[in-house]
Amino acid sequence: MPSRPFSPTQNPNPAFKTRVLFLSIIISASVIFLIALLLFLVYLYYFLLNRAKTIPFDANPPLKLQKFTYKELKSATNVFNGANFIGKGGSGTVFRGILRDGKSVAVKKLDVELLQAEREFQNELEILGELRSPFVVTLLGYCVEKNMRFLVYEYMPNKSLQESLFGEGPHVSILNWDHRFDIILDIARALAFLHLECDPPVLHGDIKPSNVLLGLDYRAKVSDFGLSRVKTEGEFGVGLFSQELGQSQELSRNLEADFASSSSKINRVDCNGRTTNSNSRNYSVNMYDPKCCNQKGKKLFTVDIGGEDWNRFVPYDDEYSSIEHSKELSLNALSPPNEDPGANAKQWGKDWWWRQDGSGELCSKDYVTEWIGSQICPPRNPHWDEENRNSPLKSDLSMSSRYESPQYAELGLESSSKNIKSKKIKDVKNCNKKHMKMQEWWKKEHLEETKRKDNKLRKIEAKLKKRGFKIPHFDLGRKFRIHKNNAFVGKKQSEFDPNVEFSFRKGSKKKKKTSSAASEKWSGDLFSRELSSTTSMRGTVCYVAPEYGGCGHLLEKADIYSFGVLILVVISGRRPLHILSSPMTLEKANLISWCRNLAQTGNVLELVDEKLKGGYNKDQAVMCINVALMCLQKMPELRPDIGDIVKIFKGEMDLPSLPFEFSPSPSSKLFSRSKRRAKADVQ
Ligand SMILES: Nc1ncnc2c1ncn2[C@@H]1O[C@H](COP(=O)(O)OP(=O)(O)OP(=O)(O)O)[C@@H](O)[C@H]1O
Repeated sequence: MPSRPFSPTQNPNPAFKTRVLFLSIIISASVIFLIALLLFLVYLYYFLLNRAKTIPFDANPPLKLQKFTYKELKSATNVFNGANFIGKGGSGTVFRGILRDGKSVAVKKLDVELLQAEREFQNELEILGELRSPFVVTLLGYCVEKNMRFLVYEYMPNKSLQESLFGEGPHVSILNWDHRFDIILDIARALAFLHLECDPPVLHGDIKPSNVLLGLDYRAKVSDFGLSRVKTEGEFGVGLFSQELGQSQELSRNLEADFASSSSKINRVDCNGRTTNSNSRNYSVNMYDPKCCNQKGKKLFTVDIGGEDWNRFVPYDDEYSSIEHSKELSLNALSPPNEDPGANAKQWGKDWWWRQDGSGELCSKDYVTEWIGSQICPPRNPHWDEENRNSPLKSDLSMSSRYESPQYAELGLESSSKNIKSKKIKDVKNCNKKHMKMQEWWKKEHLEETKRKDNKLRKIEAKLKKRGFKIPHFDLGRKFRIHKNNAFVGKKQSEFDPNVEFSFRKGSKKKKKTSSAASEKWSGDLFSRELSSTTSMRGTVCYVAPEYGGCGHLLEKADIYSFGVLILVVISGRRPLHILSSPMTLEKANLISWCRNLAQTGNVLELVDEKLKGGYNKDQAVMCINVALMCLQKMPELRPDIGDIVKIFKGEMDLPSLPFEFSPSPSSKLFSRSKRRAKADVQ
């Protein structure tokens, strides 16, 4: 039988129909399932993203803190009105607010896009939230809503020490001496509270004027715990370089060999203070023997020049001595004749900018400090050189000149001055090249962040402008921009335009014809301001301790170093780095170097703020500067403990004798002794 052709009107096989239906159901179900899964994953992603930021605080907020709602803070600050704007920091904007109970507060709105802000938020809650002291600003509460983060502090009517010292305008009154001394004492007490009274101790990590807030009576409180950390159990107060006993002993042996070869003598001092080798010629350095002394021992340096000993008993807070540093100190202090003075000159020339580790690895800090160092490269300034030649011990910015002084000449060091001169010429050539390289590195590294911050700042500025407000100048100094230093780079001294003043932020700009003290103060301000607020690395450039900044481990002695810088800033009313176009004042560019030089010439009071002249307590000023010098010692172990500092300030303890390198007497003694000896030899 012939088969019938298929007709479209005919009903298909019911089994086929079922199969099609089944297939379409499966397909649509899978599509729906996939879409749902996708949506779920997107939701989960955002949920986890938000939860990661909020959970630590929501789950376990510090007990003393109040949790505010966004609504509450909005009404307290009048919807973050420009009229309530106080200032802008690296991680957020601060507004004044009045709570419903009438209490004045400072509300910090954190810039959530910044990782730094997130860290600051966590740290402030976890660390500052638990602290209560009259010398530490009180964190009252916080607010976490959606992606927003707010911190609520007690309101400090006189804002920060930074603004009191460097702010402009009629509202800024000059801090008198009593205020300044009390502020220094309050900060010391705050650090004593953090280091000694807190258990476990709290290390601040960013002591600087903008993190010191002033109350109505100008009493100071330390704020900003964004970079702080709690010391963990079992940590010693030991410097990075002095952790390995074996290494120390090895270095000790090397040092012994160094000195032996330079007709110097090393005397070992045991834990009872006995010297095991007393044979001395021209130089002898007593080294602490780490093997036999327990913690909290004393390190004894005996400097024996020409048969007379200067003993230095230094508070020592760790079992192991830092031989590396001992070496540095000893060599710098004594400079045996066969040592390479060029290397020494470099180290001292850079002063506190020196590279602290011997690893050969450069960290970000090295680049920045190196770059900053290059800005005050001494060979570019003939006046500076001239000054140094006349007064060899005046500056450690150019250590080479020390070797040209008569006393060093008599010690047989003059031969090395030729090397230094040729090195200087090389340095001048390399300086511009290096400067450019570092600029490029910095630009690349920070371009993105700078752009973002720039846009934000512009928006805020525009907003405030609309409402008729202007952001105070200091707030614009957040960004660290590198501009070509037209005033210095690639120009001879003769090519300098005296009317051009240098600003690291804006490049050079025409200076007003009148050159007043104020205009002198102004030059370099922007750069210093930017430095003092640049916390993208750990700590703030200029305030950060050398062993900590960039790659180090935060310990108490890093806070002590920053405190030392801060003391000098408070007393001098100058920023730590104060670049001036005038060649005669370059000596004062680096506050710490300048202070060390003044100490060597016995003239530390020259540092005191001119605005205070005639109206300050000389004894207190000398004491503060000497304490600062002790805090600024390169070896962390040699810096005093905060407990001792407070006692010294309160007059309960005598100031220990200044380290050898800051004391004016040894150099003059050295000079006169060697001169006498030379005369005797001639006779
Ligand atoms: N509790 C407060 N009371 C009054 N003013 C405050 C208070 N906290 C901060 N300020 C003001 O707000 C400004 C910005 O503070 P913030 O802590 O955000 O930044 P900073 O410490 O200046 O800089 P950075 O965070 O980059 O170190 C300060 O300079 C200060 O004038």
